[in-house]
Amino acid sequence: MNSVIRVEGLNKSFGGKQVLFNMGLAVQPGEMVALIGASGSGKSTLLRHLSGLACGDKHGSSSISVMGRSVQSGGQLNGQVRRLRADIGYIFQQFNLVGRLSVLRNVLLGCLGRMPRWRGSLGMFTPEEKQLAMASLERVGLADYAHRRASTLSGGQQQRVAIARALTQRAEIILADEPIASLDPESARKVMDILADINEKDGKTVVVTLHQVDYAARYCKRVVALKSGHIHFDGSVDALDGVFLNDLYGGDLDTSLVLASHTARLPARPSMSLIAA
Ligand SMILES: Nc1ncnc2c1ncn2[C@@H]1O[C@H](COP(=O)(O)OP(=O)(O)OP(=O)(O)O)[C@@H](O)[C@H]1O
Repeated sequence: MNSVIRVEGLNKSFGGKQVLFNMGLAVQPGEMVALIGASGSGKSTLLRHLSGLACGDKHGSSSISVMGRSVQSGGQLNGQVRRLRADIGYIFQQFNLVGRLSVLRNVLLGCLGRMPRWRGSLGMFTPEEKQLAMASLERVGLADYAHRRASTLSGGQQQRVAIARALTQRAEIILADEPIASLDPESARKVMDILADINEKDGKTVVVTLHQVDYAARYCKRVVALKSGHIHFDGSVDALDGVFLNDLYGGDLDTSLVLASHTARLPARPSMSLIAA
């Protein structure tokens, strides 16, 4: 099967300090992959490279392609990378909404990559685009909030608006960088449920960086673990036992709590109809 994301030989340095080392990664269409690792291990940096928000070191024969199209090669961004980004939905830890705009307007911003610039700059959205935006809000359980100012929503609700924006974008791939890091457990579960639902029902490929190993274990079959800028492990979530995590996090993590919570603290995933505002 052709990989939907392929990374080969990626190195990245900041000011002479190398933070990614000869990375290679292949993600198949429809996978939901967790990127885990200690703080500073390189998760966000790797994710940013996948969507062309950052570019690898110039030396070497590195390459990144998404959906068969080059994002960067040999440390040079593809000139068409903006067009490619229309197929990649990016979810940020801090949501990246425009707080003074309505929820619906924020979701409609997802259409910008696929419409003529002049129409986008005038904010002229078609009835079909508005319909799609409303359907996306419905999907994340926030249709009733469409006309509220985005800044008045809770963090968890704002993150769900950001996911609705990615749905409106009709992104084939969702890259989520610590999407639940600043959320309470209840909101975090709702956000992860929605990402999993989009993965399962729509077949979208999801790559999500997570600090919380219990959520990685609960929601993703495949885990890629980074350690000091290297891919330390790439395989089944079943490998996440105490010994593995102690090795990965160097004792920074309370693994007994994490692994206990995997089964005990997280309730079964509810059906999407139960996800309420
Ligand atoms: N723009 C930058 N300039 C300089 N150094 C950077 C920059 N971005 C990241 N780094 C460094 O690269 C390394 C990897 O950072 P990165 O944010 O990718 O790690 P992470 O695993 O996502 O960490 P966290 O879980 O804390 O978000 C760190 O040492 C970080 O300080």
